[in-house]
Amino acid sequence: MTTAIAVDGLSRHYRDHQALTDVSFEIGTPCIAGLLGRNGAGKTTLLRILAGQEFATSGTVRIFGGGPLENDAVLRRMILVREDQTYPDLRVRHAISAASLMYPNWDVELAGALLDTFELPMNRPIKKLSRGMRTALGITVGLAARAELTLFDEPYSGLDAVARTLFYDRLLADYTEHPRCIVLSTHLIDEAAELLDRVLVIDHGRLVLDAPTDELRGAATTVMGAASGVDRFIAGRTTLDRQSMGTHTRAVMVGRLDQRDRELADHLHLRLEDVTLQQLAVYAAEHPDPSGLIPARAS
Ligand SMILES: Nc1ncnc2c1ncn2[C@@H]1O[C@H](COP(=O)(O)OP(=O)(O)OP(=O)(O)O)[C@@H](O)[C@H]1O
Repeated sequence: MTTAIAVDGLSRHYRDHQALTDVSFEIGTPCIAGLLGRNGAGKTTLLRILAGQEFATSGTVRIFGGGPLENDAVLRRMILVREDQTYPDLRVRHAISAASLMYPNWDVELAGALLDTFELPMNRPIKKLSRGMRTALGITVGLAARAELTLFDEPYSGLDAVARTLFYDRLLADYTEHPRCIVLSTHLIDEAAELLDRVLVIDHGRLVLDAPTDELRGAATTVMGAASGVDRFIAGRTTLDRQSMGTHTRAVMVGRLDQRDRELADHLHLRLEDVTLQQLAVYAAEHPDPSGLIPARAS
């Protein structure tokens, strides 16, 4: 697998704020990676540095082996689509034709199909598009550019559920035909979970979780039932959370379950539920390095 992104010891300090601290990871291609984190966690800062639009205070970034800053050879191979993308005073068709000239792998047919799918009016000034339509234009450009590295910074704002589903479907269909490296920063992790090969969670500027999605499925379980049964079941295990209401207890434990665990749960009349990726991302932020049981920094 070729390395698309290699980040080592990356930090970004603003005058009064440390936005990123010692972030290191590598992403190979092809891959669809999810970049998750709360508001202000540092996702946009990271994506902008990857795209050569911002300086790092320290550390290194390599995109396909080269530094992205003012490096045309690297920048031609990538696109960053931002939620707050500003467009000059253009109509939709102008933005599309400008993008078609800018990106060497531009797919005219895909662009046309996406414009139809999202019902984007070619002649309308971009400033007069609704918020969701502007987002759809960003998605259209981002997908049709078919850049070897595609960075989407929260490409959802203003999109309704139908349009988001269309986005996931089109992204997956195009990725299947043209595998490449796509990084999606998102808050809607469970919605995008099926797409993601890899999950990276940033919290307060630090990478707190980095793992293949498959490894995270079933990595933690919610156990529910009578307090005595739950406590017996989770004894000796790492727990991320435990809450009781009356005699009912709900605990979240780390570690995969085997057949014997399931039989014991049955015997104790406990209900088991896999922790979703969204919940896992929250726990990872609250419990940095929970005994290494939630994998951090997979390569
Ligand atoms: N130019 C800047 N000057 C000072 N602080 C900045 C600057 N840019 C970003 N920050 C701060 O760095 C932190 C990370 O911001 P960033 O936009 O990367 O977060 P984010 O994870 O993308 O957040 P959101 O999900 O809300 O978009 C925030 O506290 C933000 O206020």
